[in-house]
Amino acid sequence: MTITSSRADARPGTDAHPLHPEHTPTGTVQLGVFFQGVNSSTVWKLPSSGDQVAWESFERLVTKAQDGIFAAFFLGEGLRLREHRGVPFELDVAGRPDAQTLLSALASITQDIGLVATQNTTYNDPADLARRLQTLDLLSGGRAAWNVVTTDNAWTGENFRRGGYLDHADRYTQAAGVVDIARRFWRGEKIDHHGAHYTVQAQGSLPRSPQGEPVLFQAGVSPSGRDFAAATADVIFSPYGSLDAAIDFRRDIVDRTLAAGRDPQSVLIMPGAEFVLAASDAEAHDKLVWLREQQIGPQQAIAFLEQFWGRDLSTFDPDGPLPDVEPEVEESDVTRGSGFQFGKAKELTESWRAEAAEKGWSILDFVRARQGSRGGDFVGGYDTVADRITEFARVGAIDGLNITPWLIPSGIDDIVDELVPRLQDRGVYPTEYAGSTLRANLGLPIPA
Ligand SMILES: Cc1cc2nc3c(=O)[nH]c(=O)nc-3n(C[C@H](O)[C@H](O)[C@H](O)COP(=O)(O)O)c2cc1C
Repeated sequence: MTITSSRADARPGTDAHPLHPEHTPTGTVQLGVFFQGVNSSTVWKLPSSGDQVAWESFERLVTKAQDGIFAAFFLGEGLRLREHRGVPFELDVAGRPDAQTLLSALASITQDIGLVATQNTTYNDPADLARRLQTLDLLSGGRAAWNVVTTDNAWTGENFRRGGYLDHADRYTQAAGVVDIARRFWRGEKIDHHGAHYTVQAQGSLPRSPQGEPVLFQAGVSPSGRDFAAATADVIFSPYGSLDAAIDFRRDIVDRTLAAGRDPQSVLIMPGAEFVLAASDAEAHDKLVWLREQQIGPQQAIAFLEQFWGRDLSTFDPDGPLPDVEPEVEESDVTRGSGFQFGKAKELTESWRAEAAEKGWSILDFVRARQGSRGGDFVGGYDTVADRITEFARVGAIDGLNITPWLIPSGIDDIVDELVPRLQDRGVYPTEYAGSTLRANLGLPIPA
């Protein structure tokens, strides 16, 4: 991918045309590895696919990431299994050990890498959550982070004692309150809070860790999610991994950060990314085609479409055209927990049918193209991808990338062995850990 017009003139620190006049690119990137909470993108049917919940898989992955000077090992969270036709969705790799328990164990076998727990603010109680995160921060010597999420589906909400579910706007109001209480708890303040959703009378009693308190990540990109991140987060885990989208997102976040009265340099952005690498570009593109075949078979393709059509499509041929039947627009219980907006079903399925017909795609082709590894800018030969990442860093679009490996546990081996040295040669990636805490490695200050 190439970048256009004024963007091509940008230089870290000496920009004639910076992305934003109030933001100075650092010209460097960090890497994280993202272990999803519930997913259908890692390949689980190869002989080399490891157990997705076994200790050995986490141990191998975190050790390799630390060898590659990764800033963070990152756990997603899925609190309720997705269901399909009344039973757990069997084509998902589903379920995850509790993040803080697992990260506490991983802290004992690692020395440098940051440990990021995704924890939602809609269901957790603030003082309890704050104490557990602070414990992880202490146990790890100042390497803990909290990825603050609000979680986007009522299906998960039904599983919790209080029942019900918060409106979108209320979820971020709640998130701001939960984070505020957590921070005060970490600082040992006496808290006496009586709010709409919870009452907290507490005072933190643990000592501060070497990094002061956990780093705050945030994931969720609606306007209110972005405002919340700009006002609160240290690092945003965004879904924008293509250069143009990353540039637009950075500009927007710098504006929102300024509006919130914060220094735009203090909010880092690390998009999620999937890498497909090989010795040459041609080999990497062949590998991507092969990978899509591994990820999406006939069953997955039909099940994927059923989520959007809201009805049984098992009589349709995966090698034939997209279903010519209408979706059932009212909420169906075919797949639950996908976060899909049923009101848009008709519009969406019509546009998909038109796209597939125009391109001559079967159901299988369509779903593979749409759902298979979305490598985007990060599919290519080692040198090509190293050059692209260097470009992202040079223009200041991102501060790092959070990589979802397509294979567990060896999916980052080529990144560590082949890509990292090339990034180091280009001067955009650390050659050693900058310090012993996550804040030190991300270049973040210790909070007062
Ligand atoms: C890159 C990314 C990763 C996310 N990971 C998780 C996760 O692991 N668990 C979770 O419950 N929600 C996760 N979310 C969803 C957020 O919690 C949020 O509910 C959702 O994006 C809706 O918020 P929004 O409307 O502000 O985008 C993630 C969101 C993004 C953008």
